[in-house]
Order: sequence, then C-alpha cells, then structure tokens
Amino acid sequence: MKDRLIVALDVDTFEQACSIVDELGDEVLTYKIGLAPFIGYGFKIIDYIKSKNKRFFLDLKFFDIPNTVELAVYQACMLGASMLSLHTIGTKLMIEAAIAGKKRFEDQTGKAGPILLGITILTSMDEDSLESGMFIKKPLGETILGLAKNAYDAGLRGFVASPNEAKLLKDSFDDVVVVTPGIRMGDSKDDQKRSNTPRFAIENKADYIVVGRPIIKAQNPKQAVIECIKNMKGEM
Ligand SMILES: O=c1ccn([C@@H]2O[C@H](COP(=O)(O)O)[C@@H](O)[C@H]2O)c(=O)[nH]1
Repeated sequence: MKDRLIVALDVDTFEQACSIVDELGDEVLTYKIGLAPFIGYGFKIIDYIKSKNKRFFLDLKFFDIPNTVELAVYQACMLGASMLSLHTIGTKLMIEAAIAGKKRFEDQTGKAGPILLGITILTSMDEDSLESGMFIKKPLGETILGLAKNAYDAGLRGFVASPNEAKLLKDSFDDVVVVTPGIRMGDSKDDQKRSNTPRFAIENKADYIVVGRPIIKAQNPKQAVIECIKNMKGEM
C-alpha cells in the first residue's frame, strides 16, 4: 500500500518540506509538488526529493493553449516527474499537445515519460459549484465521464478524481490510472467537497491516493501515515 500513497508537500518553506520528507523517511515513496511549493522553492525541493530516491508527482494542472502545454509538458518531463497533471477541460487539442510533449521527451532521451493525469472536476467542487460557477447543469458523474471520455479519446490514460468516482472511471475505461485526492479519515473536510477515506478509495479501485493536510498538519505526521496505510489495507 505504501506504493499507492502520495503525500502532498503543501507547506510554505523549503525547510518545512525537507523536514517532512526526513521525518516520514521510508514510510513515503512519492511526494506531490503542487503550485505553491513549486513557485516557492520548486527546483530545490525536486533535487532534494530525488536525492532521497523518492518519486514526485508534479501537480501544476496545466491548462493553456496547446503549444504552451506541449512546451510545459516537455520541460516537466525533463525535471524527472513520475506523474504530471493537466485539466481535461483543456479539451482534445490541448490533451494531444500534452501527449506530444511527453513523446518528444521520450524520443529525445529514450526514457519513459511521466504518467499524464487529467483532472476531471476538482474535488473542491460539487454539483452546486458547477451549476453556479460554471453554468453546468448536469449530474456530476455525467460531467466527469464526458470530460474523461474526451480525454481518453485524445489518448490520455490517467485521471484525477475524487474517491467517489474512482470506480466509475476504472469501470468505464480500459487501462487507466486513477489518482484520488480528497482523502479524509476524520470529520474535517477543509475545502474538499467530494472526499472519502483511504479505505473507500482503494476498495473503489483508486490506484493511488493523495493526502496532504491530514498528514502534513497532523501532530505526528509519521503516525498519520501509518494510520492512513492501515486504513488503506482495511485494518482500521
Ligand atoms: O481535484 C483535485 C486535484 C488536486 N488536488 C490536490 O491534492 C492535494 C489535496 O490536499 P489535502 O490537504 O489532502 O486536501 C492538494 O495539493 C490539492 O491541490 C485536490 O485536492 N483535488
């Protein structure tokens, strides 16, 4: 299960991020570097994570014109990420460009590029936010499936969704990797609207779970990781 846990390093400083990586030691194999850590101290933390032989998911959620996304994906591949995210609402041409950026990297270097993960609908949104903020008046599952199908047809084989939609995506598309943030074990959901437990995510076919605050803000982050892994195994 350790292989399937990704810890989001959403902290303010390089020193805080290093101290989490040191504290969690062998318990965590993969970290997620999102917008804030990347803007604040991105290259330093990437080097640090690599020096500890850990993998990293670069979660910059690309969403731009196709040419810009092709260039960005190529550069992100060069950094050595094992996973990269982009928004499926970027539509087919943008997704094809992302895949082309990865292919350019692979052709040039002979190395395998990262898994490209399409964000379906952010886990901080629900049907109400989609209707009031994006004027989408459809059942959430339908919107997620529609975006995923478009991305799948463009060649994408990975998705980010909440644990609640992991099974729907795994059952609807062959050979896809599904990564689920929005993981919570206690009562507090923070800003997450679609959340569930590690156990639920795994039982519902998520390949990987992403956990940020429940681990990095815990009084004892290492204990939180141990409990999370036990929960993934159905042991608590
Ligand atoms: O739909 C999405 C996509 C990405 N995320 C990211 O995952 C972590 C979750 O952190 P928590 O503290 O466990 O809520 C965070 O970095 C988000 O940017 C997401 O939550 N939902």
